Amino acid sequence: MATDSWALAVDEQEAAAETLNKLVLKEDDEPPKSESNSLNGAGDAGNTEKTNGDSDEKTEDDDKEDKAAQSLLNKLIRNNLVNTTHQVEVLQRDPNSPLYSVKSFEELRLKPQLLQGVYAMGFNRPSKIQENALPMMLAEPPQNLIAQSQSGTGKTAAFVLAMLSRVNPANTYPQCLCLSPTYELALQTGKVIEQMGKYYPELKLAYAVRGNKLERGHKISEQIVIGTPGTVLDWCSKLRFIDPKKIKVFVLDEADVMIATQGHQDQSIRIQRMLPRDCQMLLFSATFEESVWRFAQKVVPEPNIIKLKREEETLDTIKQYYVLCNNREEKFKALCNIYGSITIAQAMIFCHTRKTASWLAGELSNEGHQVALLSGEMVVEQRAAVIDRFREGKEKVLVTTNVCARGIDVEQVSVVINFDLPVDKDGNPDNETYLHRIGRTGRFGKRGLAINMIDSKHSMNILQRIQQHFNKKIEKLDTDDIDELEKIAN
Ligand SMILES: Nc1ncnc2c1ncn2[C@@H]1O[C@H](COP(=O)(O)OP(=O)(O)OP(=O)(O)O)[C@@H](O)[C@H]1O
Repeated sequence: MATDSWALAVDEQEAAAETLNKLVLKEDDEPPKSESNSLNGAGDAGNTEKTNGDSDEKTEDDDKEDKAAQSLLNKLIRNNLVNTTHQVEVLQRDPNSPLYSVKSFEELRLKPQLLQGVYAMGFNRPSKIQENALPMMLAEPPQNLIAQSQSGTGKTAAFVLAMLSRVNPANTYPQCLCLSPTYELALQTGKVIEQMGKYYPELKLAYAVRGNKLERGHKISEQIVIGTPGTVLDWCSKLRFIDPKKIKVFVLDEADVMIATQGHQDQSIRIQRMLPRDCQMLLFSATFEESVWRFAQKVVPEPNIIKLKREEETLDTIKQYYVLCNNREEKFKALCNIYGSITIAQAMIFCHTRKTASWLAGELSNEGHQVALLSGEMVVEQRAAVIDRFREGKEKVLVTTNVCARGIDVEQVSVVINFDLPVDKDGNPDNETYLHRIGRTGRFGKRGLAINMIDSKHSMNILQRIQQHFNKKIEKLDTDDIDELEKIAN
């Protein structure tokens, strides 16, 4: 497979990782000034953020959850399938055809070159979504599919295998079309296609992304095209680089991220309408809110449906406490007392604004802690590099804002501190974020500790509402009482 275009993306990532040292606070470093960092997020959907002077008010864009950036971040920090348990729900279009499930890649009857590609990637067995979706995607006649499964469960590998199984390398025109929400995500998926298709030397991949300018009248000979909706639409219509009538497989990846970007929904639908009736339509998404569902049904006629549900997260193995303080200096003192009394393998500390996070990281660093700071103004590659270092244990404390709370699996984290409680944009408790934040300490049944810092009547009220929501007592902790601190450590 052609690899030139991908090599460029790898270089970009490595260059980004090199800037890491500026962003990880060592004992002698000054905390970075958030004003001096620029944010480019993830291409099309990148954020633009303003600083907010000396005030600690949250700006509108501060911590804005950028779905595309979060998805890219998850991909960059993930080095293997996330280990979670899933229940599967399959709705088949034809109830009479029993869904056969496969337990090995051999049972999928993949072409030998693909099997070689799969094993070369280090996959031994199909994941749940692969086991369920692949037999449907590879069935004859081809069937349409809408599939939902959490981030990192193997969706990309599943549809890449489907595309590679259907393509005929002897025909030198586009046969598979894959839409990604951003340039960077398209490159990530392209990388998987390159790796899996490694044993098909005659197979070629084209990137329909901004900046890839082709001469008018050019006809694309690559069999697979991956790109963003705007450019793909131009290539199929105005520029006629692709003949949409010859497309056999149409994949719409990350549908939830796609619809979060203005215009992508309409462009995707316009592309879909140009495809032949018998083209196989596949749509994947990590989440399935109503809006995603409506979009999926517009794009995929007569679909089979697969949904995977993660088992409920619980707070059962996590001890939760709160500490009463009057201001952020007192919160910091309480934090130092906690650190002085109990041994903490690794901790994550969540702040409401990046300004507080930056201040706190600086203070902790002055106290001699090895601190990593993660916040929304960093480019995604920089965030991934910071998380990687933390996972490797190079820093023991990670100070972060909400933007990075999801999708990070760090097994060694034994304590989570909510320096500020999570609230939504209206100032109400954000229970879901609370669960995500502190849920990471009690993974796989291990015991964890969560400490909430309270500095006002308002935050006490938020805490009480969180307590009611989960119906779980959050106990008071006096951080000046060393005996009490030692007790919780045991
Ligand atoms: N069968 C498998 N065995 C082992 N590892 C796998 C398998 N399938 C995928 N992986 C690996 O697991 C990770 C996640 O897979 P993948 O990117 O396909 O998930 P995804 O569901 O598409 O994620 P996202 O929602 O972020 O797009 C990747 O590093 C991939 O190489």
